[in-house]
Amino acid sequence: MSDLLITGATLHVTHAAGDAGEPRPGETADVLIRDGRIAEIGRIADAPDGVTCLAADGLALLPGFVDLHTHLREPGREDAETIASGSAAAAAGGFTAILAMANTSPVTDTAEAAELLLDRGRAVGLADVQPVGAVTKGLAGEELAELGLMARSRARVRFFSDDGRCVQDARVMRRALEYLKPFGGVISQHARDANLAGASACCHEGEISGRLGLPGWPAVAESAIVARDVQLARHTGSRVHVAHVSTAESVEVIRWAKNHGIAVTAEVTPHHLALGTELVRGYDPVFKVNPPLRPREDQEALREALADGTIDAVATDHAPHARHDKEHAFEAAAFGMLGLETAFAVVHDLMVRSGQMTMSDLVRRMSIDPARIAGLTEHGRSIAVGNPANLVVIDPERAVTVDAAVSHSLSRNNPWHGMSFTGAVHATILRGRITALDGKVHDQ
Ligand SMILES: NC(=O)N[C@@H](CC(=O)O)C(=O)O
Ligand SMILES: [Zn+2]
Ligand SMILES: [Zn+2]
Repeated sequence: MSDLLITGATLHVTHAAGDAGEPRPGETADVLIRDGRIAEIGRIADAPDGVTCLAADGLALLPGFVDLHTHLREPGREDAETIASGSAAAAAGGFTAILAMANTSPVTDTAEAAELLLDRGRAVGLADVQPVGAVTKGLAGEELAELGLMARSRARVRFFSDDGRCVQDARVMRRALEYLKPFGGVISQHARDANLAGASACCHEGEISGRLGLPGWPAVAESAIVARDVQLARHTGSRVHVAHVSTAESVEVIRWAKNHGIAVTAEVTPHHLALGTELVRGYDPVFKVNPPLRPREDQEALREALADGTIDAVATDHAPHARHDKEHAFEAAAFGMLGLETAFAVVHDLMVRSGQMTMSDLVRRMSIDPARIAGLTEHGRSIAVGNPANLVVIDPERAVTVDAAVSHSLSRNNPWHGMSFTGAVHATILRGRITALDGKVHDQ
């Protein structure tokens, strides 16, 4: 752990639960970090001996981002992404913690698998890699995975998901929710009714899918599962999280559930906020993703729900795929797109610069609330003396044009190629150590 002095930054902090005495949002100050924690905030004239200095005049200092939904492909598909390459992409994107989904090979469905992932993430050291535990063995949807053993393991798994697959069987979902309740666990559901949207369903069911002759994925295949799951959350008194919400109908169900005091939380991806179903007209598989890109009315409902807090968090669903899996005819290509390195720029431009959200809202949706949902107590904390120095420095005025060729990911399925955004990550700080500076990653 190193000592670091950040000078002249504008602090954007909202009140994270349990933190007192933090500066008001928008205050400019210097921040001294010692032994991985914030030691002093104020006017600090000179850097003490041996302390690295990071000039941040005109820049914003925020708690580091937390991604509830990252696919690292290790173990099993290290040609598409490794823990090291995915952690580097996370650091470059301003993330200090990522939740690594369980759909690897083998699946993260045992305590050993979760601990292995945790240890490898620590050895890389570019972001805290928190393993997500599978809900069912092998993601097969039948037998429960080692939920209790994973929860009690060194990995302290609290966030469980069969993502890539939906837990179809309501009885299995109910039992998993009951089992996790004493641990304060939560299930992140990939909401897709397999009878309404099967494996071949590859774009939003509507006018465009009809014209292109592609098998459609109707909105109701998502909202029907969300409706079922909020009822199961109510019945069990346990917690459900809705992964990658993509439709206005799902938003309505979540809003209703929250109004009824049901323990449901939800995330939305930058691509579902910003990209519409019309992009699939060119049959470019880079725009093929689960759930599919939706029409404008859905995008608008998602933005509104993120702004008003019905949707708690932005999550990337960073889903790297090797060229030989992605570059096929649309129907045959793999589902998924990259997201870690572009998430902040997209959300900042689309939601903050447009005036729909404040920077403090962005901090809540990209750091404080995802950390709270995942139970990560060292992340998403306000910028206050004594707190862990997991931070990100943002240049809100810098314009960036995305180039798919430039990435720390091993994959290139980047749907944002050629698009321009205002807002960039300047530096990422994990326990006082700079992990990324202007897109360059700093190994330990
Ligand atoms: N989002 C995707 O299209 N793909 C994800 C799985 C998932 O999130 O459903 C993947 O693992 O590739
Ligand atoms: Zn999914
Ligand atoms: Zn996913």
